[in-house]
Amino acid sequence: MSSQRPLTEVAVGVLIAPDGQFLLTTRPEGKVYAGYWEFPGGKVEAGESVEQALARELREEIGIEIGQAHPWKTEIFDYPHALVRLNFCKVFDWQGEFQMLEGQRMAWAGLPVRVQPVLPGTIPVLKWFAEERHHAGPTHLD
Ligand SMILES: Nc1nc2c([nH]c(=O)n2[C@H]2C[C@H](O)[C@@H](COP(=O)(O)OP(=O)(O)OP(=O)(O)O)O2)c(=O)[nH]1
Repeated sequence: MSSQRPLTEVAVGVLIAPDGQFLLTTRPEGKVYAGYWEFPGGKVEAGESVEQALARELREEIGIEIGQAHPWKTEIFDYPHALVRLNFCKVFDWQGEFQMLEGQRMAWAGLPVRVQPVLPGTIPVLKWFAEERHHAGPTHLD
């Protein structure tokens, strides 16, 4: 018998710099998958849109104010701890200095991503980047 699992909506920001590099941050201590590299973001709260949640999460976690969020793709991911729908948004403009307010690390990355380990739920994004950018070969190190 399968039990019904609630679907948690997550807003995820794919920040892209003018040179094409994208921002990865580590998951803070105390959260599941602590230390794994991911795209910054977090859970959508009741009454929020994905865009509103993304602006709030990036303000709270990395200290920036984002401009427009461009919805890109969604992906449902079934983790042992939760069933999540990742709502990936591309962001090209933001204001403020990056501050890792939860003690995370940050890295600007290209393909292949060299920081590790990468959170399983971020790997599809690297594949989409590889398609867009005609990148052949591995997208990240195992
Ligand atoms: N932020 C983010 N979360 C991701 C990515 N890929 C992925 O599978 N996830 C998953 C991990 C978590 O189960 C969920 C995000 O929840 P979270 O724990 O980061 O959210 P939050 O900041 O609101 O945390 P909390 O304080 O409510 O626990 O989505 C990603 O690239 N970025």
